[in-house]
Amino acid sequence: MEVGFLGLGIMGKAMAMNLLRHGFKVTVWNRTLSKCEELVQFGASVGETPAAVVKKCKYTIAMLSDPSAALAVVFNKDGVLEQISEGKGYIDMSTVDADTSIKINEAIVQKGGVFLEAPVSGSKKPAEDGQLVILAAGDKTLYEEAIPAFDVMGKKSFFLGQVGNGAKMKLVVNMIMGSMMNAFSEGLVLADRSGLSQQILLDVLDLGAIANPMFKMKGPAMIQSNYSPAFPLKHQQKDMRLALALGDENAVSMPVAAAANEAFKTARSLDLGDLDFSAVLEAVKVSKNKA
Ligand SMILES: NC(=O)C1=CN([C@@H]2O[C@H](COP(=O)(O)OP(=O)(O)OC[C@H]3O[C@@H](n4cnc5c(N)ncnc54)[C@H](OP(=O)(O)O)[C@@H]3O)[C@@H](O)[C@H]2O)C=CC1
Ligand SMILES: O=CCCC(=O)O
Repeated sequence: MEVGFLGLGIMGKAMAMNLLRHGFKVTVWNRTLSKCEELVQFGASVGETPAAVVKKCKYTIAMLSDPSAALAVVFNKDGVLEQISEGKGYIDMSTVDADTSIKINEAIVQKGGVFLEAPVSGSKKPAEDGQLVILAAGDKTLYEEAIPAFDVMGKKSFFLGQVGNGAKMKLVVNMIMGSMMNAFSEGLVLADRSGLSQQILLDVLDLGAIANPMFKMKGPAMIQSNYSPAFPLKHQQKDMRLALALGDENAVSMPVAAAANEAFKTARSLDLGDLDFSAVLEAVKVSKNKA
């Protein structure tokens, strides 16, 4: 199966690499083209533009930072729209809002192509290990055709119906995750400031009802102030912002998520946006200094 892959950031690189490893023929493109070189060493071809990739491939996958990147790659000059046509499928796995997905879907369908949104749960390591959870919505036939690729990139795929539902599900999940990360950070600071061992707190949490892979995986690095990026904080803040907008649309009050978003914004203002989202701990530390 020949697929195009647009966007070789932390996630895209790992996902494209998995496809290559499992025998897919992959043509890659990245805005910063030099990032394609590593994939070429593993057998990928390079397309000079998104349009060139779509021209060559029946299916093209995208994994881009945010709504403006997702829209730019489709609508700008040399973008996806210039070459999408009947018989071609476009699968956007980026985390965006439903409106962005719907806009992309309408434009692709108007050109005769088919579209699937397929954001993912799971971070750098699950992407490397092919253990993502795929939240797809849109064209059901394209979903079925994409299953061999999804099976390589993920451990489970859901088909959620009409375009927008994948984006919404992803935002709900990440809203919960961002709120949890803030509560966890406050707990680490509270333990430390009250003279308790943060390591023992981690051990206690891991044995009880709120044990979870995120605390277990991120906690030890956080207490060492190590925030090597798996999920960049700027993307988590984008997801909180988009989830809060979804709450606005549906008149759902989310004071906990709103407070978490403020902490992520503070972290960005402290220049922590490119670090892992667990670096929100540093913003929580600063706020507890002020109090
Ligand atoms: N990291 C994670 O744990 C997870 C991330 N996600 C989501 O996946 C998506 C990608 O995340 P991740 O790989 O971590 O992000 P990165 O920041 O590592 O990569 C972002 C990618 O988007 C490209 N890009 C940014 N702006 C533009 C633009 N205007 N035009 C074209 N390309 C652009 C970048 O290109 P360039 O190299 O040139 O900058 C890069 O390829 C995001 O939507 C994120 O929310 C979902 C699940 C987990
Ligand atoms: O969008 C990022 C999700 C990160 C994760 O699920 O661990």
